[in-house]
Amino acid sequence: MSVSARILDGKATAATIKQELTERVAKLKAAGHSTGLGTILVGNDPGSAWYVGGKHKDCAEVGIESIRVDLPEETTQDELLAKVRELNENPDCTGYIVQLPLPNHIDQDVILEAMDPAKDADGLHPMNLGRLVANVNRPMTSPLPCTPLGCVELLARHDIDLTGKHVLVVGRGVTIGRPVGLLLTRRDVNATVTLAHTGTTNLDELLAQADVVIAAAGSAHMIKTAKPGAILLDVGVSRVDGKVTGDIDPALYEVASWISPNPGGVGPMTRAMLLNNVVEAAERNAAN
Ligand SMILES: Nc1nc(=O)c2c([nH]1)NC[C@@H]1CN(c3ccc(C(=O)N[C@@H](CCC(=O)O)C(=O)O)cc3)C=[N+]21
Repeated sequence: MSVSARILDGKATAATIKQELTERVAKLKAAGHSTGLGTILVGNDPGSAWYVGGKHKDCAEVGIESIRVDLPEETTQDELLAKVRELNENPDCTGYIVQLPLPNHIDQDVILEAMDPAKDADGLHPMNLGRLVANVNRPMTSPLPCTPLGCVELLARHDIDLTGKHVLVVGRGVTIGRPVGLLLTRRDVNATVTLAHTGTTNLDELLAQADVVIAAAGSAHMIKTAKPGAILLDVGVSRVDGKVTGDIDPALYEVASWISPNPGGVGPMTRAMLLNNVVEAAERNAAN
């Protein structure tokens, strides 16, 4: 008899979080504080345009105003910097994101560093990443990267305790792989973390030992083995024949105890955490 993994339902969890945020936005509004998310999109990538559209739809659902800036592919770095400074100064914009990836002629790091760290809704400004490195123990008072937050929140809301668990992160990208380990090793989560990447030579050995796997490599179905009863988060996104495909081989549904599917797992949680970052920034503004 085969037993199937239980589902870490990101879509349903994100809906609950959005419900909670709706109340917080209404409370801010009643006290005279508006909440607004800005997005900057450069170029015509259909995937990126779809993601940005989704963020504006989410905002409308929870009562957050949104400001959309769409720029042509040929936009120069200086023109983009001017837009970034505009949103830094715009009082209607509580937080904003610059949709990644940017065209090759623009230096992503220069753009991220030009953002006001207090308005960095993605938590990717080096000051905010630095605060995550520096702060092991105290509550965070600065924005954190949305996908790592989404992973931790998805587990917490299914009452999965990571204390003492061995978490294997696969992938070393700046948006997920690198920051998620910093979040998981804070004292309030207390996991033990291994970071694997394309230079790792014993991935299957590590997978056989891991209690939890966060698969964020972006390589379709590359995770083909797991410890029986492991908890698997399928974060990586590839498109195979036009279909969203995760990093985790579907055969592992018969091995794991819990799986976050893709789509329907960490993706919707990422969007909910972006809204959460904007609302928290608005609440911090209101308190000052
Ligand atoms: N500055 C910046 N911030 C980002 O947060 C950011 C970015 N750039 N660039 C691209 C990635 C990708 N990303 C996703 C968000 C939601 C889903 C999502 O909700 N997906 C749905 C549907 C997927 C589908 O059907 O296409 C799901 O997983 O169920 C996926 C991927 C945010 N990113």
